[in-house]
Formats: sequence, structure tokens, C-alpha cells
Amino acid sequence: MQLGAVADDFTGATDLATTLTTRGFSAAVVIEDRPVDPARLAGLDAVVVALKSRTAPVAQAVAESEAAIDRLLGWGAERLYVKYCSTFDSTDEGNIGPVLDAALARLGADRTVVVPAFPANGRTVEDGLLSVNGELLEHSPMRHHPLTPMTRSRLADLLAPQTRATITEIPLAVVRSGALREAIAAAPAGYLVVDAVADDDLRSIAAATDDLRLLSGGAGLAIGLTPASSGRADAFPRFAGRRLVVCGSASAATRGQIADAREQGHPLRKVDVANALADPAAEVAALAAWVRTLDPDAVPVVYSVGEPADVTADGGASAEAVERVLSSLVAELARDVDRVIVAGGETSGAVVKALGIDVLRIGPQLAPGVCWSAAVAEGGRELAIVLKSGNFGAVDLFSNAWELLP
Ligand SMILES: Nc1ncnc2c1ncn2[C@@H]1O[C@H](COP(=O)(O)OP(=O)(O)O)[C@@H](O)[C@H]1O
Ligand SMILES: O=C(O)[C@@H](O)C(=O)COP(=O)(O)O
Repeated sequence: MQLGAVADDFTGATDLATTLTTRGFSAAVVIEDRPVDPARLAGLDAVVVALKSRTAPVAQAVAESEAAIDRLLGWGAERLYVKYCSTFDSTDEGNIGPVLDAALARLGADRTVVVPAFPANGRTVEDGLLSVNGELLEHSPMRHHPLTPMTRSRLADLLAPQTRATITEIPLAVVRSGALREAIAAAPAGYLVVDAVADDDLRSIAAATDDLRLLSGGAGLAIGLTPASSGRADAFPRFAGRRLVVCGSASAATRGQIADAREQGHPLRKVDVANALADPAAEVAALAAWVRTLDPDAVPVVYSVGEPADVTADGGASAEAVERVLSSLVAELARDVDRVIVAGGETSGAVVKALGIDVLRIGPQLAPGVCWSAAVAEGGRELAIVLKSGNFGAVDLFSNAWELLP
């Protein structure tokens, strides 16, 4: 296996895996510590272990990441990639620094690059400052993120409280100078925050770091990686059951996709959050009954946030209830529904766990960082599933995604 990766959330894992497959890698995502027969991974160029560690306590995130790294090395991974969010989601007490420290220690390596840039999704780094769609991170909507509000934009300032290692910034001029490899070798041991505003910059960084055993970043850096072999090519299965979209995401991109689905005439139903809190089983039953009344060819969209004011700020109780209801709904309908789009990172984690999925096989890409995966749910039913980061995907994704399935 050429590359083993650890991602700090489930949508991040499919983001990296699909970016790798666009480069010709054969790739799969393994869910957390689910036992997997290594024969299922044989011949793959890359395996991404999906954790739900982004906002976990540091000790837990490090322990889970170390266990994932050990599994990947045991499966024969030659190099490692630590995948975090392209908006560097973390706090001063956060996990990116400690997980990188642990990964370097496990590999006996002394340096790696820090590259959250992903220009195809509007994330760029210049002069060490991270921007989102042309706005500095601290001015972007990430400023208001409920768990990891990003109020600074300089990556070195965000990372410094999380590690004792030296952080060096490498400017765009060096990335484009043809002497990046030398600059990385000459820098002090530790972390190298490297500027990138275009895909060619990411390709230059990947080329200049081909001797590093550890890479780190969002998924964008993977566009510069090349598989050593043609890898294993699995045909993506065909699916013909019902379709379903569930959205627990409150992000602007998902809200736009919900509004577009309404305009396109898809049946929509909003989760009754008060009922989800009071009697989750009844809410699941009501939503499942609604789906079953619809034409089998319909694309029902079950969502919980149509506009920002729909979010109930009650210390997480409503968020948890919505996750429970949406994930139970997908599990309840899994006998009839075999093509599912899930919007939202946390929501995706809840759905994948409720379905008892252990491995996601990566299929067609829908947008940068968004793809179909094939998975077997507990009980043996195979389904196609999209785990969509809240902020990713075109506005018409809920209408057009199905056409990309074989
Ligand atoms: N109406 C609501 N009130 C409160 N929390 C909600 C509501 N709807 C969804 N949530 C929660 O908001 C969180 C959204 O996070 P996530 O699924 O990661 O989406 P994103 O990727 O857009 O951040 C989930 O925990 C979800 O259950
Ligand atoms: O790198 C990214 O931006 C994504 O892969 C990602 O991690 C997004 O997280 P969620 O918005 O929580 O899905």
C-alpha cells in the first residue's frame, strides 16, 4: 500500500479518498477501529482510516490516531498522510498539533508540511494566511462555527498553541522558485506551513516532498500525488432501490442545495426538532412513513435547517437528537433505500455508525471532495452513499448526483 491516511472526520476521509482516486489511486475508507480482513484491502494503493476525532479530547484523538497509524503500517503503508479540515478546524487545545507530533514520532521523522490549501474548494494560503473563497478565515463563516470558531487566519498562530515543535512559513515565491525541496531540507525540524493558491502550487509541494514519510493537510495536496502502479480496479455496483437525502448540516452550501431541491420539485420534509427531542422513535416513524408514501422514484429530502434561525442552541441536545433521528431513519429505511446522500460531517458519522458500515469503497466523484461510496450495512444490504461535507458541492447536487451512478 503506497499511502495510508488518517482523517479526523468521516466526510474528510471521503474527501481525501476521492481526491486520490481522481489521481488514479485505488482507495477505500476504513471506519474507525472496525475490524477488517486485510484481504479486503489487498492491492489498494491507498487506505484512509476515518476517525471522529476533530473535537475529541487531545488524549483520545492521539490514541485513536496512533492506533489507526499502527493499523495502516501493519497493512503495509509506505507513507502516511494526516488529513484535517481545509479550514484548519481546531482550537488552541485542539488536536492537529498533537496528532502530527505523534505521527512524526511513530515514523521517526523530524518534519512535515502543513498544507490545508484546496483551491478547487476556495481554500488558499498566502503569506501563511488561510483564506476561504477569497476571505481571510477569520472573516469567513467559519468564524461562527459552533465547535471550532476560527478567529485567526495565520496558520502558524493556529498551530503554535498545539505543539512545541518549530513552525516555519514557506512563502509562495519559494514554492514557485524550483528550490522548494532545498528550502524544506534547510528548515529547522518541525512543521513547514507552505503557501499554495493554485493547483500547480500543490503539485510543486507534492513533488518537493516525495521523500517525506509524513504529509499533512486538507485533501488538496493529494492532487499532486501519483500512484506507483495502476492499482486495483473494482467495478462500482449498480443500485436500483429508493433514493433518500438527509441533511443535518446547517452550512450555507447545504442550505442552498435544500432550497434548490425545493425549486426542482423534490418532496421535502423538515425534522420536527421538538418531537425529535421528546420522542425520537415517533419522529423516526413519522418520517419513515412519509418516505414510504412517496413515489418509489422520488428523491425525498429530509432536513433540519432551512435557514440559520432553525438551529436550536441548547448546548447540543437538539444537535444530538437530530443526529439520532436522521441516522435511525436511514437505518430504518435501509431495506428499501439503497442510494443515500448525507449532508454534514457529524451527521455522516452518525449515519455510517447506525448502518454498521466498516469499509467504504470509493466510486464516482460528484464535486471536488464529494463522491459516491459503496458499502455493506449491518445485515448484509449493500448501498451507495455520499458523505457530503456541509460546505461542499454544487447547488444542484441533490438532483444531479444520481446520474453519476452506473
Ligand atoms: N435544528 C437544529 N438545531 C440544532 N442542531 C442541529 C439542528 N439541525 C442539525 N443540527 C446539528 O448540527 C450539526 C451539524 O454538523 P454537521 O453534520 O457536521 O454539518 P456541517 O458539515 O455542515 O458542519 C449536527 O450535530 C446536527 O445534528
Ligand atoms: O477538508 C475539508 O474541508 C473537508 O474534508 C472537511 O473536513 C469538512 O468538514 P465538515 O464540514 O465537518 O464535513
